[in-house]
This record gives sequence, C-alpha cells and structure tokens, in this order.
Amino acid sequence: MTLAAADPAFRIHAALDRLAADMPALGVAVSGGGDSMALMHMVADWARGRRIMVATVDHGLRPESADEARQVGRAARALGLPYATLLWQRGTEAGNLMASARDARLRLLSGWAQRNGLSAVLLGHTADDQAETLLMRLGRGSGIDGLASMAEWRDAFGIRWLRPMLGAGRQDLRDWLAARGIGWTDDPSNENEDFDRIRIRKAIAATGLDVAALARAAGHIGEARDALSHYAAHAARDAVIRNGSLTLPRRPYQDAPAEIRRRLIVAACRWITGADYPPRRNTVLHALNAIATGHRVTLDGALIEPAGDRIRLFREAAAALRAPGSPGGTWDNRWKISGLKPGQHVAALGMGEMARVKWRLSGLGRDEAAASPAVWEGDRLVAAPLIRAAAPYDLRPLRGAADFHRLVMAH
Ligand SMILES: Nc1ncnc2c1ncn2[C@@H]1O[C@H](COP(=O)(O)OP(=O)(O)OP(=O)(O)O)[C@@H](O)[C@H]1O
Repeated sequence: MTLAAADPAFRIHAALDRLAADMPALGVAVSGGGDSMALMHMVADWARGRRIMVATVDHGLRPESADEARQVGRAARALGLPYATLLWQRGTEAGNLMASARDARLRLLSGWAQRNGLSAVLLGHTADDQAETLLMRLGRGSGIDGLASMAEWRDAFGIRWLRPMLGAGRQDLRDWLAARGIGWTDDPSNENEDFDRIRIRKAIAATGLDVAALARAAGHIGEARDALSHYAAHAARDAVIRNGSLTLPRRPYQDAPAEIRRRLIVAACRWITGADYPPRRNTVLHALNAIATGHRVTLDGALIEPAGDRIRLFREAAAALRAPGSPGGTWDNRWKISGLKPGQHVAALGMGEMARVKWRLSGLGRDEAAASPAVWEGDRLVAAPLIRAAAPYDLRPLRGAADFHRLVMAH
C-alpha cells in the first residue's frame, strides 16, 4: 500500500498548501457525496486559523435533497464550520437538465463566495472524475482545452475554483471516511447508465484501466495547454487594436503552430463580436484555410482580410446592419455611445450613406466604415462619430487590448 493510499489526507493537504496557502478565507462545496465529505473533513484538519465556510446547493430535483443538505449542515457544524444551503429556484430553462443544474450550482456558489468574502471555493473532483472526463471528451473529439485537467481557474466574478483532490482516488477516499466512521450519501444517479459518465465509469472498472495514469495524462495535457496559452499570449502582443478592429502581422502568424493560429483567430473573432461562445469548429477550419490561401472570409460576424504583410479583422457590415438600433448606451455589443438626443438612435452607417461622410479620409476600409456606428434621426443620418469626431457624441469601444489577451489565454 502506498503512503497516499494509506492516508490520502497527506496528498490533499499538500495540494491545499500548493493551491491555497496564501488564502485566508475559503469555501468548500459539499454535495454530501463521499468525495466532498472527505474534502470537508480534510480541509477542517488543514485549516489552522483560516476562515472556512461550507455550502450545499439543494437543486430540489429529488425528494431527499433537503434532508441530505441538513445532514451536511450537521456534519459541518460538528467540525465548527459555518454552513449554508443554497436553493436553486428553477426557471423555465430548456435543454439538458443536468447541464442547467450544474451552471446554476456554480452561479449560486460563486454568489455565496462573493457575499462572504471568500477568495476561493474548493471542489471535490477526484482522479476518477478526471479519468472519466478525459475518456468522455476523447470520445467527443474535444481539443486540447477540453482534455486538459484544471486544478484551478478563475470565473468572471473573480472567484477562484480549486480542485485539491485530483490526485486522490474515489475508493481511497471512501475507505478513509469509513475508517473514521464518517457517513456520506450516494446519489442514485451514480448508477444511471443513461449518463455517458456512468457508462464510462463502469467500463473503467470492468477493464481495470489505470485511473491514476489517465488522471496524470490529463495533468500533462493541462501543462501543455498552459504552455500553449503563453505562446498564444506572446503572439497576441503583436496585434494592433484600433477603432474596434484588430490587425495581426502576417509573418509571425504564419510561422506559429496551427493551434496558436486557431487561438488567435478565434479570440480575435470573439473580441470583435463580443460573442459568448467560440465559433463552430468547422467554420473556424474554413476560415483558417481561407487565410492561409490569402482569401477574405467571414467568421461568425467578423470579416477577416489577409492583405500584404497584415491580416485585418473587423466587424462584418451585414452583421452590424442586423444589430438592433440603440437609443444610446451600448450598440452591437461593441460600442458604448453617449450624447444622443431624444428621438435619435445608433445603427450601422451602411453602404448607402458612405459617400456623404468621406470615409476614405478616416483610414477605415470600405466594409469597416459601413459597419461603423452612426447616429440617426429616423432614417436621416446625423453623425458618424468613428469617421469624424462629432461632439456631443462620445464613442468608446467595449473591449480593449487586455480583453483580447484574456480571450487568447482562455482558448
Ligand atoms: N449539490 C451540490 N452542492 C455543493 N457542491 C456540489 C454539489 N454537487 C457537486 N458539488 C461539488 O462539485 C464537485 C464535483 O461534483 P460533480 O462531479 O457531481 O459535479 P459537476 O460540477 O457536475 O462536475 P463536472 O465538472 O465533472 O461536470 C463535488 O465534489 C462538490 O465539491
């Protein structure tokens, strides 16, 4: 028996030292299952003066869920840890129930962490979860980002999520709990073979696959992904950002590995359009091929134009024309505009009016100018502030260079 198997707490405490040593206040997300119950007890042993809080999300999907949450509450209080149950008020979300429950869980936990001044929330994913995720995603053809294991990341609200148990096995943790007489609840959906994860879990058990080796592979992929992110961020420094458009020097782009080219283009496209999701894989491949052969191409509402020693990316005029007009504030998820009078609205300049605003003098290309914001009164053009500064209209891009770098790192 290895030392870690004899007492997985050593390994978890070491991971906590690595991930959270400098954090004075931490949350633990506990479902009541074996993994997160073990996590809660191990964190309580490790905490030494840190403020630790515990929360369960009650999804209300099973009649026992409220009772299970109360049991977690009792166990937390017995360890001297403040506890909260967070209730999911289900809306009318369509689609996959498990995926909505998971999104809601992370949202509720993140809000709880913010309200309580916690710098991070600990999750109980184990090496087994990691191995299952790797096999599931391999089956779906995910790229390196999907296959990589993540022991820590930060969400949009600045909350860090930490997974200190990726080095521990599910059975070892249950043995650890049993040896201490600590109970846990088994979610019946863990036996439901309708879920890919459960089928893969059973296949791993039946074939005797080495879970720890699979989890380590996911860890190595994670390291490779981080190295790629840094390469991409380095390449992104060459980007020139102006007037809501982006220019990449062609040479370093062409010399970069395919994965970096993909990241730069996907990040640039999302930076231009403000889309929440990356474009679909086959449309990205099509765009990358077009760029490689020197052709103009559109990608999810962005126009990409290889020209001479540069690649220019900007908003596609047709997409900007489809964006709803705005009475001021934000428009087309790209610009923030103020100074409009009542009865005026912002919409794309379009091709029709371009002759009147001398767009050539602005240094903008034809399509770029057509996609630029203009102030209208009914269908009368009042001003085109990007082309000629026009007080009192004040125009600011919603995203800057830092946002582009963030997107490049995220893909
Ligand atoms: N209802 C819940 N309340 C609080 N924390 C939970 C809850 N469900 C899951 N967690 C936390 O998330 C961890 C992982 O659980 P599980 O694998 O079920 O979640 P998931 O978010 O669906 O994971 P994945 O990222 O693998 O999809 C748990 O160990 C626990 O820390």
